[in-house]
Amino acid sequence: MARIVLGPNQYGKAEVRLVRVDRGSDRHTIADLNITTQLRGDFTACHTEGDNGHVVPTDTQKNTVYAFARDGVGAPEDFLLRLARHFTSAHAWVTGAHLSAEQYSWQRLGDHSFARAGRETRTASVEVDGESVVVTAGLKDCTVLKSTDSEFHGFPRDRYTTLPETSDRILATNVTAAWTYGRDGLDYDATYAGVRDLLLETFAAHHSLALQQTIFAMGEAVLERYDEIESVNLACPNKHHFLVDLEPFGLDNPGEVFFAADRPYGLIQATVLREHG
Ligand SMILES: O=c1[nH]c(=O)c2[nH]c(=O)[nH]c2[nH]1
Repeated sequence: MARIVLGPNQYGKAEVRLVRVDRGSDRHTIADLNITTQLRGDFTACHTEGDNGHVVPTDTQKNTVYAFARDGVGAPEDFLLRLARHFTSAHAWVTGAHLSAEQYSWQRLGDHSFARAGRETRTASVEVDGESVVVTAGLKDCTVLKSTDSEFHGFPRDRYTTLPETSDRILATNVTAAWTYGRDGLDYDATYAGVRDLLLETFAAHHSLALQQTIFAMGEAVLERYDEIESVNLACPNKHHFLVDLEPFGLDNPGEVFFAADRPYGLIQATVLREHG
């Protein structure tokens, strides 16, 4: 009989909610994050024998997040890199880590008052495996819509196909994007803002023949402008808007009144990357 062994494993504290107020002047700034730590390494004895000699408690991992925030947070990517370096250098058996963050933005109302700004949630992650470090940045929950400039036709039809072809429809989605940096020492805040704006500008300007084509155009635009980015992963639900039949009420509907369905939705995902060699 085959021996039963421990496979890949990781552990840490999920969703450490951190708010840091910078009181350097009367005009405060805030950083609002949700951080998840996952350590990788030699934890076999814990799983198979209950020997916790290698287990840095998840409570300690959470405390480390708060203690490191005392020195400032900065860009989420830089904060995660600091934490990852600490966890993997403090304990010989911790050989890797996957740290991730969501960052919520606040719009200033006054010197020390803010309103939550809801357009998108910024994301960041750092993956360390021995000497290898991969930094990924991104965004999620960014809902966008264009009321025309979107077509969908030319698809195969079989006995189950009822979808009409269209040369003018609403295209709406909730963008989740994650891009991977090919080098370090970057201004992560500035690059984030630039990539986010470029993704949205491309969505707006692109004449879409399919959400797949729009997604590719968005990723391609980012790779063309930012040579420090190696790949862009996009996941976009197709938030269907169906034209309502107003004929029973003696009314026409020239593309004006829609039923916004919430489910099911198409889910379109793609990675756009550079081909090396
Ligand atoms: O942009 C689209 N891509 C699809 O794959 C698809 N499938 C579908 O029913 N509508 C759409 N729209």
